[in-house]
Amino acid sequence: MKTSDNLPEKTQKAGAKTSDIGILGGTFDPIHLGHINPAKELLRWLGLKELVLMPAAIPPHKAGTSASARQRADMVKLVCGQEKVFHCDERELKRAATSYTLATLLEIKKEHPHQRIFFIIGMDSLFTFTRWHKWQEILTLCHLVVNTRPGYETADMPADTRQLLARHQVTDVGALKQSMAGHIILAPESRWDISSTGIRQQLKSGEDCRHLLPAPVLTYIRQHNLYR
Ligand SMILES: Nc1ncnc2c1ncn2[C@@H]1O[C@H](COP(=O)(O)OP(=O)(O)OP(=O)(O)O)[C@@H](O)[C@H]1O
Ligand SMILES: O=C(O)c1ccc[n+]([C@@H]2O[C@H](COP(=O)([O-])O)[C@@H](O)[C@H]2O)c1
Repeated sequence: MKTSDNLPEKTQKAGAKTSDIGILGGTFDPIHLGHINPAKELLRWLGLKELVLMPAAIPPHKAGTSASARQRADMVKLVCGQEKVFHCDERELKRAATSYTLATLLEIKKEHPHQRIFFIIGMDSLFTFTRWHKWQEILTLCHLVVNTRPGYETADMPADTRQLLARHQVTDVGALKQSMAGHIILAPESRWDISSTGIRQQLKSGEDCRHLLPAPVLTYIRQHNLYR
């Protein structure tokens, strides 16, 4: 199913000129329903057939991870096994370096120069986006699609994020599709008050997390004694 660059076959074939690539990058420590459910809603909204989940090997803005890169990617792959619209791209695990989004997008753009890339992030990530490595260059390669996230309200947006939106925001998907990159769109409200941090804490204190995680991920966590 996969080819050497690990993007889904359907994306590559359909991709000749027009199909768009949707990517959700994350530390996924662990992947949870707050990643999966809004992502599925976005697929429909953006008119995508599938979405690439991109586990970060060494996430740029995190002090470290609890599970290993291999374990985090394994959990992502379990979700892809369950939900056929998702595909896991492990390219960041293969780079022995900090998982800068710019490096990843440059690789993908080289492989698929004619495909539009939607890079999906949560509102918390948007609030820090102007501190990402060469963020201006990232916006020459993709559009950013931003999911709402409880605790990160537009009213609390930092001033530099407001300025960023003033320059780059569009408000409908049609406008997004008129150019290859450079726009930011806020997705319709979809509130999932779930975080990996919260899940790690709840698992540590023995709480039930079945409503927060896909079942195969919870099984994997138990089998590998993670987050204890
Ligand atoms: N509940 C959520 N709703 C919307 N977006 C989310 C949600 N959880 C994570 N995201 C987004 O998914 C991407 C990957 O997130 P990440 O893997 O860091 O999960 P996290 O729950 O934020 O983890 P942690 O609590 O360890 O920081 C980020 O862009 C983040 O903003
Ligand atoms: O490139 C950067 O500087 C950068 C800084 C912070 C986050 N990112 C990417 O954003 C995605 C979500 O990051 P995180 O830390 O919330 O899991 C993931 O793909 C990261 O590699 C990228």
